[in-house]
Amino acid sequence: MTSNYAKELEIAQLAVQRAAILTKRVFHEKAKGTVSKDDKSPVTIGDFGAQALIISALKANFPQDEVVAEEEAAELRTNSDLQSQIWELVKSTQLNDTAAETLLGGAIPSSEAMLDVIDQGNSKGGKTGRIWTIDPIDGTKGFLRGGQYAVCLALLQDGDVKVGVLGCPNLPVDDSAPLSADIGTNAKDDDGKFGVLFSAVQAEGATSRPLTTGALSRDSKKISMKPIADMSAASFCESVEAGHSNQSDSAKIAEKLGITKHSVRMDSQAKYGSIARGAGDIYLRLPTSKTYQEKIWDHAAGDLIVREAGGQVTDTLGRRLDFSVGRTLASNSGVIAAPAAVHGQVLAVVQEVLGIKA
Ligand SMILES: Nc1ncnc2c1ncn2[C@@H]1O[C@H](COP(=O)(O)O)[C@@H](OP(=O)(O)O)[C@H]1O
Ligand SMILES: [Mg+2]
Ligand SMILES: [Mg+2]
Ligand SMILES: [Mg+2]
Repeated sequence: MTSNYAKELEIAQLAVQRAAILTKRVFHEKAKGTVSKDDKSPVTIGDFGAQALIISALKANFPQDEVVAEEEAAELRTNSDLQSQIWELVKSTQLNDTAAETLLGGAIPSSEAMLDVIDQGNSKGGKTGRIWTIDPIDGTKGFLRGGQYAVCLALLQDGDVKVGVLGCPNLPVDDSAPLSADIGTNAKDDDGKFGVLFSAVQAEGATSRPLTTGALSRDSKKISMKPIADMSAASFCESVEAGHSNQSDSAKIAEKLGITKHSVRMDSQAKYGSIARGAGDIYLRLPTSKTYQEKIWDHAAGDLIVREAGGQVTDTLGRRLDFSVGRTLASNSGVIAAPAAVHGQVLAVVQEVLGIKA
């Protein structure tokens, strides 16, 4: 079968792989160049550097496409120390495969050009045309804690996710490795057992392969969700952060569903990848406030990867995630990702506990 998005997929995977090299360098350093954003959330030199490298690769290959990316360069324009730390990282990060590096368009010419590249991620999003969405480090809090994080990239066409790629440097390569909340800390031994690249193309299925530092690994496998025959043997996969997902509501939902196992708490879209390959079961993200709007870059790649692996993804009102209304999921509230066969059952209990009339 020839893929409808073969070139987009190859570039996206290589761009994520290159950005992951940069984030891993920062992950292993004590000083991560952390600054606090206006909303008090953290961002590091790894986030800025990874965003610059990914946008540069996209613009070299698809110059007409728009980009919605999480970070902006405003603070770097006035903080020359931070800017030069990022530039040192960006100019010295390449794939160790010349052909692959050439495909990504080579190096960014200067530190100033790097700032402009970062700011090319400022599209407003919307319902028409080709729009890439980037989360250069998803789970920055996990990244700082030494836990899970993901480099996330997706292509939207007319609001629909067509290609999704997640690089998860601290997840085990082995699709059948059991989920554990502390896998991030084990991942420091760089012996090839950690680092996975999840991908999906709409209507073409989802795959995983080892995350490498050069050309794409040929060792790509189809992934699929694990069927849930018995709810009492299942468990939820949820955010580590109590401020990102309501943990007391999820405990009530688990009880009503007959789930007795503790939730696996994991940062980032590594949750979507983990349930897509059957290492976890159900991803719940329950609103903690009426005003917070989920960001499209936090969900686009994971939404497609889970659906292509046999899952269903909706919000707590049972609506599919709508990536066509701008930079946020303004039309949605929370996320429920589960194997398609049990999604309706989980949704019904979520609605009962949250008092949502179906
Ligand atoms: N109040 C809130 N509710 C839900 N998500 C939030 C939130 N505040 C921040 N986030 C998002 O939660 C993401 C991390 O998800 P998780 O909690 O599943 O690890 C963050 O991504 P970044 O780390 O890229 O900023 C951020 O966008
Ligand atoms: Mg952030
Ligand atoms: Mg994020
Ligand atoms: Mg981020």
